[in-house]
Amino acid sequence: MLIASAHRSSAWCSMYHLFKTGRILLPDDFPLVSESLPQPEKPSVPVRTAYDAWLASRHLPGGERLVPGAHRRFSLFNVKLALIIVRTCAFEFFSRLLSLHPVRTMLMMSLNVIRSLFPAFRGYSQALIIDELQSLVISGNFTWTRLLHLVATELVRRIFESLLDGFAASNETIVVDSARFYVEYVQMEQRVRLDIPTLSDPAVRDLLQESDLFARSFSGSGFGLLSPLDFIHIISLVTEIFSHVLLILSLTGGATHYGVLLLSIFSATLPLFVTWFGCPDAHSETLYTPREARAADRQEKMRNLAFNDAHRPEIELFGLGDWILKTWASARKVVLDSEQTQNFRDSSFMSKLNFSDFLFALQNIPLVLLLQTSSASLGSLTLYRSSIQSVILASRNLLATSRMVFQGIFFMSAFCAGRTLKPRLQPNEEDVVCYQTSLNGATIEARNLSYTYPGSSEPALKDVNFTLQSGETLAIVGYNGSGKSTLAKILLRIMDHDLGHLAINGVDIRRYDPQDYHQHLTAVFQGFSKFSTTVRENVGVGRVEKMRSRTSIETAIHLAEADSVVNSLPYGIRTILASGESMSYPGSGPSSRQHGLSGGEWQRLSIARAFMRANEPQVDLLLFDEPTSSLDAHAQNQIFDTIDKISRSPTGERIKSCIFITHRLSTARRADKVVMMQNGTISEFGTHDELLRRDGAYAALYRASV
Ligand SMILES: Nc1ncnc2c1ncn2[C@@H]1O[C@H](COP(=O)(O)OP(=O)(O)OP(=O)(O)O)[C@@H](O)[C@H]1O
Repeated sequence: MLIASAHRSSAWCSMYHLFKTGRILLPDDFPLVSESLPQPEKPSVPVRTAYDAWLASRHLPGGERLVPGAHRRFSLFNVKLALIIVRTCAFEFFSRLLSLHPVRTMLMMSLNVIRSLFPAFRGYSQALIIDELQSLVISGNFTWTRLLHLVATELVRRIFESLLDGFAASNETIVVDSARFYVEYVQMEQRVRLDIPTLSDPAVRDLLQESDLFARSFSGSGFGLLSPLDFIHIISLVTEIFSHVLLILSLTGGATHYGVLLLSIFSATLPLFVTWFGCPDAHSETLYTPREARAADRQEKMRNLAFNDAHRPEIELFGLGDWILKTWASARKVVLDSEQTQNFRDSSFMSKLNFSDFLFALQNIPLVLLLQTSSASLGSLTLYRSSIQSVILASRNLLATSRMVFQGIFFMSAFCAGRTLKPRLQPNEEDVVCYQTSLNGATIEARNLSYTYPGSSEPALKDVNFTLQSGETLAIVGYNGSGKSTLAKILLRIMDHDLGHLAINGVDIRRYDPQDYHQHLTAVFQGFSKFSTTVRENVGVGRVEKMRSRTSIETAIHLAEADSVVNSLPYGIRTILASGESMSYPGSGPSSRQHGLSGGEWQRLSIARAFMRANEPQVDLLLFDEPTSSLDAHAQNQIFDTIDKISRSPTGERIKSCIFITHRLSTARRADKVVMMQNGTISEFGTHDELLRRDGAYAALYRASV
């Protein structure tokens, strides 16, 4: 989350503190544990963890934060943060990777180092051949056999090199693939483990986005980062440079021309200094300002609108074409302008200046000096020239790799920090209570429940009080936006109330492990998911263990009165459905094989999904948010009859509690109790008849609806 302006000065104090002391004082705006949810921000904390360092690296002057994926500047401040990350997470991460394939990984590293010596050997061997030839020709002893012998030796060396290269490449593929699987697995695990309150935190979203970038770098997806395994390439490049420098030393040292040596090293490293000092901003090309980032985001949204068929009807009906085009164009211009500015910066005078000719000439000076020595030979001169070129090339690569690795370190910190994120709804281990199924359905006791959505000024729920006894049915009714669905999500433990107390079966709901709690209830959401997959999977996700059981799927479909829908589909439960997002129009490609459904038909499948587990004995709460809003009156009555049947034992005794939210007040009559919600609070509570007699808001709504 962006720091509030009142907090900005403290953020800058923090950075200054780090410069002075090696520690940074930070706003603690990221509660990682559930009990620390909306806490007042602490003024400062030291940077200790990878997360702290990641957060600190995103600070911009003025209290803003870098957009996810933006490159960090190479500064003393960031170098210190990078060192903290290396200490707190890089070692652990790499030792985890090493443990996947210890022998192969060590082999990969060793082979990389050995292969980095090859260019020096190659140069040396070629120099030998040239010298040999030179001496043969000068002495007049030239024979083709001798030449063939030399060429054959070189050929054998090259065959050995390529065999080793082939083996190294296949070994590296195995190591990289295992590492990629591990990283992608952890990344998926992060996503499925975290709950809605955690995922809706903007800081967590940014963190996960950078963590994804890190994971993708293993697949070599081109966003300017090397794979973290390319860290190893730094060692290879250093070895390569070292081996060439040794060769140059051996060529120049014997000649006692230290001037030659110095000139050589100077001419080889000059390009690096030019790049480093001459173009200080060359590595900050993706440093978007928040305005540019917003434009990039808007540009993508408009592109999606234009390309997604699901929006086509409304785009046409409301004539959105021009608006989409204009908005896209203005956003695109901002993005292109920013790229242009960057390109201009990159092509500044210093970086444009072509030094290669100058350097080429410069390297001729030591060559001429070398020529004056007694040890000069054609081979040694060739070797000198190729070694100098190799040093320049490898040094450039080293610089580029180091910069990428530097960025990679910050993305790695996001990956490591993501692993330590604790889902906010998860209670501490010592507080966890195992859910005990109630024989006659769940009891609910809500006392002064309040909830405000992050970023909202008005609470969505205020002082909500009600009780539900075992086996009772409760109807929640009210005007749009009165807080019904919000209350449902809190009862389902999808969200956490801010204030008040909520007990299920006499135990504080916060003490249940959400995974355990969810085993004991079933629900239909108002905005239920429509998956672009088969009917079987659309229904089966209600109880994954029974997804392969045709009987279970068909029973649930039958209970939801959806048999006729499914029977009319070309492949029955194997028919692939088109959800809104992938909705296509006739002849629009491969998705035309998918089958569309009407709103009511989809709703029946969502009810079938809930019925997959409703019959299970451990389920003692059924919650339906507008389950029949798209159904005709006949189907609606049948569904409510089924719900009633499911919530009773074969002897007719109530064994499951049931809550349903409805705008159709004729169905509210079926409930034992009715809750009337207005402006986020319960304005009336009682039986249907009691509320009618009271002649208040419920009675007025009822009369209006029937
Ligand atoms: N994700 C959200 N972020 C911010 N505010 C929200 C969010 N979802 C809902 N609200 C607000 O919370 C209030 C209650 O919304 P809720 O969805 O609970 O109402 P509802 O009674 O279920 O409405 P409806 O009958 O239209 O389904 C509304 O004022 C709504 O604008």
